[in-house]
Amino acid sequence: MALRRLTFVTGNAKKLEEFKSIIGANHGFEIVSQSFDLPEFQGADPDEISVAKCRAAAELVKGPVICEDTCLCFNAMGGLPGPYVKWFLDKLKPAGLHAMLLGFGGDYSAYALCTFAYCDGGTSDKVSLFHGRTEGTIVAPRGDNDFGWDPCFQPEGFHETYAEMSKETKNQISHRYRALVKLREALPSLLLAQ
Ligand SMILES: O=P(O)(O)OP(=O)(O)OP(=O)(O)OC[C@H]1O[C@@H](n2cnc3c(O)ncnc32)[C@H](O)[C@@H]1O
Ligand SMILES: [Mg+2]
Repeated sequence: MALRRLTFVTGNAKKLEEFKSIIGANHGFEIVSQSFDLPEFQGADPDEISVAKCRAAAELVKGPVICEDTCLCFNAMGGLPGPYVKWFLDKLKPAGLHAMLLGFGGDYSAYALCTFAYCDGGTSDKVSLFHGRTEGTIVAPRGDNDFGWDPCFQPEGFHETYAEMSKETKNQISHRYRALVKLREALPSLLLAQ
């Protein structure tokens, strides 16, 4: 019997790399990826952004699709930059993200939030969401600068930043891991419901 096909749409090669290594091989589906820069939707609510992003991905693929949106939220700033971290990172780099919190009374606590979204790409535009959240602290950058804000995020319970720890360790505790295990669990029923 042919495996059901599911397309992960992302323009971010590092996300894709982590996705592949977390989801592994024994999920029972044919998961392909499509590299495409989906629009960076705006809004106060990360869920609304994820729903809009997934509908855009489904429109593109016209079949079962998943996408993912990642926020980095500073508690002292009411959750900002949140879904807008991409642009802050682009201009300020990890050192600038850390410096942004200098005037906030010493509260460097933050959380990374990953939202996976699934849509069957058929007649229904229903989108299912799966969240993963990892608490941590924003620190002066340490470690390799090869994935986003990893050098300035130190997860709770660790002395290393995401960038300093091994990929294996990050992929066992990350926001992405926590969201993806929930999606992986739900996939059989989501795809059967088509
Ligand atoms: O095509 P998509 O999947 O949207 O990829 P993107 O790079 O645009 O990603 P987002 O819209 O979710 O923006 C999140 C920003 O946070 C960065 N990012 C995402 N996951 C990360 C992680 O695990 N560690 C460090 N940076 C991360 C990413 O590089 C972006 O700058
Ligand atoms: Mg994006």
